[in-house]
Amino acid sequence: MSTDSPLIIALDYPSLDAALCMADQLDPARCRVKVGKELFTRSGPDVLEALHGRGFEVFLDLKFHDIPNTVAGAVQAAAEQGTWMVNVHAGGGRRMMEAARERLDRHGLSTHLIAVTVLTSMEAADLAEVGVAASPAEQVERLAMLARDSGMDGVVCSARESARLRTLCGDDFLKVTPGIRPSFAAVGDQRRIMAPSDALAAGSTHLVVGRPVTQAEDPMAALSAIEAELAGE
Ligand SMILES: O=c1ccn([C@@H]2O[C@H](COP(=O)(O)O)[C@@H](O)[C@H]2O)c(=O)[nH]1
Repeated sequence: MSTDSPLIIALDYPSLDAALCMADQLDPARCRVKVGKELFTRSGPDVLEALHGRGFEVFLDLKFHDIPNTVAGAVQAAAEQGTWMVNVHAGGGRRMMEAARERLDRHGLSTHLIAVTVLTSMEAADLAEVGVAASPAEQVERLAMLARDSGMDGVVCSARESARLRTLCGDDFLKVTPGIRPSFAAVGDQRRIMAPSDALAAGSTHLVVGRPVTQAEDPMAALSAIEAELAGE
């Protein structure tokens, strides 16, 4: 089932059972779901089958980063399992991203292919430690332009960069933004955060929300509060 909702709920759980327990409370008409490294490493492709069987569109967030041939194969494998969206690290460079793009196109796979720019958990000091002198905003801009020129459908960035990327890359270029923090949620390890309604207004096309929903005392109440905020209620 396809949905108009910009919300993607991150199913960051240590077991298939726990993830499906949350998925069974969610409605594929109200959100998409994201499978990340922890859950996929525990459960493998079974989780994709289970979520697809429940009608969800799935973002497989494995952030591939390797030599071009390896990433192209991994992206193809993810797409052939029916995923709605897959991602690579833009830091893998143009040839890596182009190889992934070419592989999907050659096999007629329409899965959205996006690239991670700068993790939302990183701030300027973290970038400096890994040898990047640019600010997060500058580095995101650089990598987003490279991603666009390499055939990506969009990027993962923080909502703080969405407005600038909308100007540079247009509305159709996907801006998938984790680090979403409603006023009631803890910031945790995230650094470049934004509230849901501000993120949407800034031009984010999709909002990734994990712990503010999944770790809430009442996850469905938390989701409803976010939806109400997005609807301007
Ligand atoms: O830059 C990035 C890229 C991916 N993520 C992922 O999004 C969710 C966010 O979860 P929260 O609990 O809402 O913080 C998580 O699965 C990350 O792996 C990201 O946060 N930042």
